[in-house]
Amino acid sequence: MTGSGKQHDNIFASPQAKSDFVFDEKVAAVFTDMINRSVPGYATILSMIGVLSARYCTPGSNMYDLGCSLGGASLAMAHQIPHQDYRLFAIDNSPAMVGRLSNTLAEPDSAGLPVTVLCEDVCTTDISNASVVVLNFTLQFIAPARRAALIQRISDGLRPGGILILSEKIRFPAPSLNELFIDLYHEFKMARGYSELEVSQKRAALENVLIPETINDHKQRFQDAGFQSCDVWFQCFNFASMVAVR
Ligand SMILES: Nc1ncnc2c1ncn2[C@@H]1O[C@H](C[S@+](CC[C@H]([NH3+])C(=O)[O-])CC(=O)[O-])[C@@H](O)[C@H]1O
Ligand SMILES: O=C(O)C(=O)Cc1ccccc1
Repeated sequence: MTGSGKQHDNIFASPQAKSDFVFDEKVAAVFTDMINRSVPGYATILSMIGVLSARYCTPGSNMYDLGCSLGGASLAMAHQIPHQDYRLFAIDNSPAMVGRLSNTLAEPDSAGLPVTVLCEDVCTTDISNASVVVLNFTLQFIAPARRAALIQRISDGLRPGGILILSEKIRFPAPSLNELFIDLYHEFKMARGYSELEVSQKRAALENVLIPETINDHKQRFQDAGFQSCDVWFQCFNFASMVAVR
């Protein structure tokens, strides 16, 4: 099973010194299990990214899955679009992730799909002639000071009428609601088999790495970057997914 990315996530199960969360070999090996048990609605979000892409993918256009990890969103898109007149760029800067995704795409189920995997920083990757851009839980890991420039590059690279799908862990403006939803989220993780130690050690590792913003922060940034309309299409506790149309 090594290399398949289907192993059980027990990365934070034993006591350890605090260090920042990174997308290394160890995380890539358990990532499918980790994200399914850590993001409320993850399977639904992937499936609906496929539905939205099938609606918005125009002939001859490019699509981008920025921060693709093991390609959950890319595969949902490629398997739900009824034609192959597009190119989907699946991009991540973790060699462990892109290596595994390349192996998956070489399997018979996926052979011949118009998907190109690139190991690049999403902040500098070329985006052009795009009908669909996906940031599925990736912007939250980009330094806040670099976020506006990335959203602007995406806006500039989209065709008129093209769509950006942005999923993020979010922060609530009211401190009491913010605490409530973080607490309910921790209950959600424990109901999926994580211990209190796993929850608290991962929380500490993510502290300076995953920086959530409010829905209004995202809406304001979309507007500043020239998107015509935007709104939330999915939310569960402190996890949300938005669409923004160019
Ligand atoms: N600057 C960067 N450039 C490229 N990749 C980056 C960068 N920063 C972080 N990443 C990559 O963004 C991904 C975030 S995970 C996305 C899940 C996926 N979208 C999914 O639909 O399963 C979300 C999560 O783990 O919560 C990781 O693979 C990082 O290597
Ligand atoms: O697990 C968490 O606390 C999260 O916020 C979600 C998550 C999922 C996968 C990698 C990093 C963060």
